[in-house]
Amino acid sequence: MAVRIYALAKELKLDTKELADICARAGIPGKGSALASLTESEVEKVKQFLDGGSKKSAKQPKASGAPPAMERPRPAPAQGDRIKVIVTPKAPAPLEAVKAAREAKVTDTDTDTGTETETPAAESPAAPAETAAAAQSAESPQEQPTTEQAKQTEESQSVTQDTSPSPEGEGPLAGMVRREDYIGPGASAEGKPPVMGQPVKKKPKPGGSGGRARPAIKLAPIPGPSEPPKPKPKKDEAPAQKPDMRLPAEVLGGKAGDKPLAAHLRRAERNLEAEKARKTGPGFTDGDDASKGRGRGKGRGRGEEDRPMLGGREQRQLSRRRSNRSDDDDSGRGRGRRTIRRTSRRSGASTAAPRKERVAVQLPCTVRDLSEAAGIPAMQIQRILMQEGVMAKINDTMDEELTEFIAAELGVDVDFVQPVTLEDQLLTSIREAEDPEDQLEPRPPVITFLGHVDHGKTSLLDRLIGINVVSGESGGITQHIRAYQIEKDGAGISFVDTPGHEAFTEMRARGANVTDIAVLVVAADDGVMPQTEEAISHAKAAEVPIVVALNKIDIPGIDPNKAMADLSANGLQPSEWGGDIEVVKCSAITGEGMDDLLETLLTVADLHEYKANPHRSALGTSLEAQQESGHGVVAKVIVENGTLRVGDNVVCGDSYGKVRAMFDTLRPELAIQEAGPSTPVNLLGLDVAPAAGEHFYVLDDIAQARELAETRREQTRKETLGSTGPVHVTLENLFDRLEHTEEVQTLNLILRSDVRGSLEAIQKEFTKLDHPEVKLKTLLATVGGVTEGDVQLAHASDAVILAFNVVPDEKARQLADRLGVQIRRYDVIYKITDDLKLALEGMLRPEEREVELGRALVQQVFKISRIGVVAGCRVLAGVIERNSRARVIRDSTVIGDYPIDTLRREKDDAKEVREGYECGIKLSSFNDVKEGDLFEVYKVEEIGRTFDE
Ligand SMILES: Nc1nc2c(ncn2[C@@H]2O[C@H](COP(=O)(O)OP(=O)(O)OP(=O)(O)O)[C@@H](O)[C@H]2O)c(=O)[nH]1
Repeated sequence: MAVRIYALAKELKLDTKELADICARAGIPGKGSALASLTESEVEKVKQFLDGGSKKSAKQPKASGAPPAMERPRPAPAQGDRIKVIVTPKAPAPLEAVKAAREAKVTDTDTDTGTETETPAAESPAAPAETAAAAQSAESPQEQPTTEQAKQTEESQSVTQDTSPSPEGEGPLAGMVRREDYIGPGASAEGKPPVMGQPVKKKPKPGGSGGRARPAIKLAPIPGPSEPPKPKPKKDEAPAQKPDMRLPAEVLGGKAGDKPLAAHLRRAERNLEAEKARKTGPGFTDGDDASKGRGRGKGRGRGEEDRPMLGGREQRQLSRRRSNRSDDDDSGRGRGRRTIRRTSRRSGASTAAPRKERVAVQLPCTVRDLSEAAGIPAMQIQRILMQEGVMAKINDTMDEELTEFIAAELGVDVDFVQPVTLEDQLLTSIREAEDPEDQLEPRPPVITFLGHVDHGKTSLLDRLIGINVVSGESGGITQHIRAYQIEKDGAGISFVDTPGHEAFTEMRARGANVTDIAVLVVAADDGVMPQTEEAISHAKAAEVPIVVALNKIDIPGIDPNKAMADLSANGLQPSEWGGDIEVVKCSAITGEGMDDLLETLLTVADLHEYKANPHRSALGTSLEAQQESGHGVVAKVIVENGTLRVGDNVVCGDSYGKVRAMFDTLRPELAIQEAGPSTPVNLLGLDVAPAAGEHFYVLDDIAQARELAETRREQTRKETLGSTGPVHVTLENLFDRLEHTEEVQTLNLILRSDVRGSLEAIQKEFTKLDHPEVKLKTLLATVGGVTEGDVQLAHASDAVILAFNVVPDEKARQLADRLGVQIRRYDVIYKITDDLKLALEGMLRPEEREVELGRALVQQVFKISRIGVVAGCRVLAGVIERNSRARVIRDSTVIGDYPIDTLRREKDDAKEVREGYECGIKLSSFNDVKEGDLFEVYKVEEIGRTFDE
């Protein structure tokens, strides 16, 4: 039965270590541990050794016939026990030892026999003890001796046998480790280098100090129970751990990032973060950061088991990184830094406001305006525009239609607001100011004469005010608005005479707007005529009382009842017929009924108690204006409220100025300093002639008046430019030129007049000549005489100059003669109309003309049962109209020409679809539409022969 060393030491009252030493000396190696077991025979051997240990050598065989004093009966070995063959080699040379190990014969003892086979050292070839132990370990894992134990045995035996003094062993270098110590024969035999970082065991030199009795100082340390036997490394095992040794920085990272160790470091770091990402789930963004290798602050929270197989410096680097990120995460500093970066990126990417679903913008709207209003990057808007073929800069403006389109593309509702203009700032308060009741005073009525041409308006007014204007008018037709104020029985009455010709309808309507009472002049011999009816409608629209002057009752044979019947038919029931319209029978020639007419007008005025506030700044209306030599611009204005004074700063339409002087309209030489409510005056001081009907206001500051006027001019200029279209050569205007070259179908005109009102009247006449197949184009219409500039413009444009009541100056006349430009002079408007009509009719020729409308690109094709093929298009340019035709272009070739059958915008039928919008187009009798087809849409215009056809 086996007995442990410590148990036997206790039994023998020995120290465990001392017993182990005794075992070694007794020839029982490998018993350095207190837990080592001894067989009964070994115990017996130890006891025998102890009995005569001090007297006999341990190597001396025991005499079989003389049992030791303390010898106990040796039990038979149990079955299964192995009996080791102890080989006691002589100290071999290293090379010889290797050879001996290869040739060593290890004999197992058959436990069944219970016999012990012992190979005497003399008979056994010299073999290293460790080789024998290794051979034994394959069969006896329980008690296999380690290499160290074998070395111990060898050493102890060597010490026993070799007692010769060793100068090295006792010299000053005896305890130092030398190269030979760890690349000795034992190591060579195993083919393995010594393991760095582990204690180096000194191998005894051949022929060691065998002469010493207890060379314990030379013994290798006995492996403790905590040290497991070191297994022999195998090929598939993990390599030994690296020593903690200092490595150069370039190996670990930096520029030498491609070094194996650095690469390994990165791989390990990625593995760490990937592992953490896996554990924390997909929403964990830090893992992404780590995978991108953005330096420190990664991979926190891993257990020790997750650490990569890194050693030394690499491990410390990772630890520091994890620690840094740990600090970031724990303290929030890391998040703080990331937040700042994000904030920085956001602030750098866009300064737009948060996105809105509904925005309000002013027109014209720039890309920047819409971007800032909607909180959408301008680049996004520009991208949409680019897709539509518009390369827009951020400050480029968009019209209402395009802005709506972009907003729709962005999913934003847009409202258009009117900008707060300078006019709003300055004039709104003036317009909306209410006059205090105590400042209101009675004012003269403003009475306007309306009616058909030649019915006697001017004659009646002349009769009332006691002058004769009719005889001075060209052709007896009123060309200008007149306004006079007279006194009757201490009360003032203001009269406005409007031109009776129909071309002045618009001016007449303006006259009615400033009118308190309308006098409808009807010639008793003519009755109600077309222009009479028109005057009635304007008077009614102005919601002013109407008094009918039934004129020319002096003409013999007239029937006043017929005229009254006509009036009744037009809604003006005479009072003598039971209605509420006063009809005064009168004659401008004989003066009959004139007092009655005046009395009626004053009575009506009294009934209405017209009042105004003369204590405020003036505001009123410009009736007409003209350029007069020696005076500059003379504007006939009527004050509606307040008092206009010389020196006031006035803005009127796009003109402005300080009131330089005012003159009475009835007596033009009479200057007046101030004009109260309802007073007409001729005003001097405006820079340009204002248009008829423009309102004037008095402002505190002349600079404000100038700025407002200039703003209005700029606006007018833009509107004019916008309406004139392109000026450069296109197919469109080239076609016009060709037309002009062959047979002039567009007649360019330059119009000059003495007053602005005449210009408007003449242009109104032009609209009557406006025929779909004929163009009548006014290049210039302005007040004043014909100049050299006008002639040059006419020469460049093949235009005719129409001079109404004005003449060309001498230089202009000479230049026109030299260039062949025609200047036609007129003093009666209808003469202009007649001449133009004849000229245009002479140009006409029957033909058809195509007018290009727009282009649409087929983006998608829909086949709808019972309807056919509908092309989903986007309008690239111009406009697509429903009643037009389309040329189908495929691969730059016209493959057909078909009428447009249906045109739809979304689900609704559309009359037209403009540029930038999508629409559905179905062509008549053509279903082979394909994506990418281009529709060139046009319409055919037919030119008639005459205006009367
Ligand atoms: N017999 C007669 N003739 C009149 C009377 N009133 C005007 N006339 C004549 O009618 C013609 C036209 O008179 P106007 O006063 O110019 O008529 P009007 O309505 O002002 O005409 P326009 O200025 O063209 O709008 C003139 O020849 C007048 O002499 C009248 O009461 N009796």
